[in-house]
Amino acid sequence: GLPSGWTIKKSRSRNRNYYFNESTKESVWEPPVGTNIQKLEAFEAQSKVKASHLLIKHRDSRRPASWREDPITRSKEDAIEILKSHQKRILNGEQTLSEIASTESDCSSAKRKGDLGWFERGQMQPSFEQATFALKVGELSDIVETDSGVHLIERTG
Ligand SMILES: N=C(N)NCCC[C@H](NC(=O)[C@@H]1CCC/C1=C\[C@H](COP(=O)(O)O)NC(=O)[C@@H](N)Cc1ccccc1)C(N)=O
Repeated sequence: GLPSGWTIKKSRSRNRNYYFNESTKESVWEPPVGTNIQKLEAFEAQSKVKASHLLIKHRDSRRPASWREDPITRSKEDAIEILKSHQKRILNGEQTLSEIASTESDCSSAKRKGDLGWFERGQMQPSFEQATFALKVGELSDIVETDSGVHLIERTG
């Protein structure tokens, strides 16, 4: 929704977007004159997601240790079986992902009930990113494998 020649850039320092004009090399905090605000807001809304996850690591994980166990020696097959048992309880409404993640997740986000906060494309491992961006808000993923281990992901925003 930006006028031609303008692009959106991510300011690391202020953790917000700014607008950059490729030809004049000018950068501004507010959308330039002529911006279609509705389109810009729609674009920005689909650029980031909020999610919680439950991570079960195994001996082949890139870092086979966590706040709850060090070292982690279970096999990948066992990690998948453990995650399947959690998945069943979440799907039949017995427990929520957050409740289980708090005590069972091998990620430091366990301390935040599995909450990872908001993130954009390019931050998480590809399979994790792909799975999360494919979910609707409130949906639970199937089992997702990354170099960290095996995950269940719930998109929350
Ligand atoms: N918010 C961010 N940008 N933080 C950096 C994410 C780095 C990213 N991480 C992953 O893709 C996986 C999926 C989700 C968690 C995760 C891995 C690991 C656990 O696995 P391990 O690295 O021991 O192999 N947990 C983390 O990173 C935690 N900081 C996530 C977190 C914890 C508390 C609050 C916010 C985020 C990657 N590119 O490796």
